[in-house]
Amino acid sequence: MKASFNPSLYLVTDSTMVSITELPTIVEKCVLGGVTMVQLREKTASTRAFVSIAFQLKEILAKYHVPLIINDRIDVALAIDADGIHIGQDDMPYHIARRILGPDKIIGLSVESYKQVEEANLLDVDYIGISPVFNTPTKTDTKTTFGIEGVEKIVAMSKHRTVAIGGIHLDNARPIIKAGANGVAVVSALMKATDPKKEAQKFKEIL
Ligand SMILES: Cc1ncc(COP(=O)(O)OP(=O)(O)O)c(N)n1
Ligand SMILES: Cc1ncsc1CCOP(=O)(O)O
Ligand SMILES: [Mg+2]
Repeated sequence: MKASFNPSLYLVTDSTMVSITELPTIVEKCVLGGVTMVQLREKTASTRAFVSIAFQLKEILAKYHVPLIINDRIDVALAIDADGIHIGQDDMPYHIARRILGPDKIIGLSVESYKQVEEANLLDVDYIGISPVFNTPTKTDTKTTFGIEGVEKIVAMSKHRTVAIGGIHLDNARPIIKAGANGVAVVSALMKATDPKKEAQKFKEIL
């Protein structure tokens, strides 16, 4: 059976912002502060390093019943029996990903246009990632930013749960939730925080 998930405060990791050996500790601190879901996003790690860190995070997150989602790499998700994957428009096509992973895994799909929101409505994805809400130096190969109005429009159009991502910090998270998104996904706001647990707690207060 598919694990239930709460995407309200979704940590997306980036081990280029911290040393990879620190990553498990930082992720655990974020979870203790209230992070409800974690995506392991490794764009440059070797497969060996990716699998190794994924196993470590899986062990930690299992203690807190927080789902672990793998970015892009279905092979890594299968290797460690992760809770699911997040794919974008240039990644493995959704239907193939679902066929490989089966009905019980969580699959998140990025949407970068309103047309893609309509297309996602025809798929049984588990959530869509509204990508990006704001400009961000963390990911520069994005298309147009949706802004708060875009989030509102997508929430109204989408039959799926929605998670907003891109340039989200403590000072701009609240309007995103007010616009109806089911969660905010953050990279740098938590990965670069001097006290990740406290920062996650502050997000929880806002959300
Ligand atoms: C929650 C969430 N939303 C969107 C993305 C972006 O995915 P994608 O477009 O495939 O880009 P990369 O992350 O692979 O660079 C995401 N990762 N998570
Ligand atoms: C992975 C991703 N997808 C769209 S924007 C983004 C990066 C978000 O990073 P940050 O939270 O640091 O702006
Ligand atoms: Mg991707």
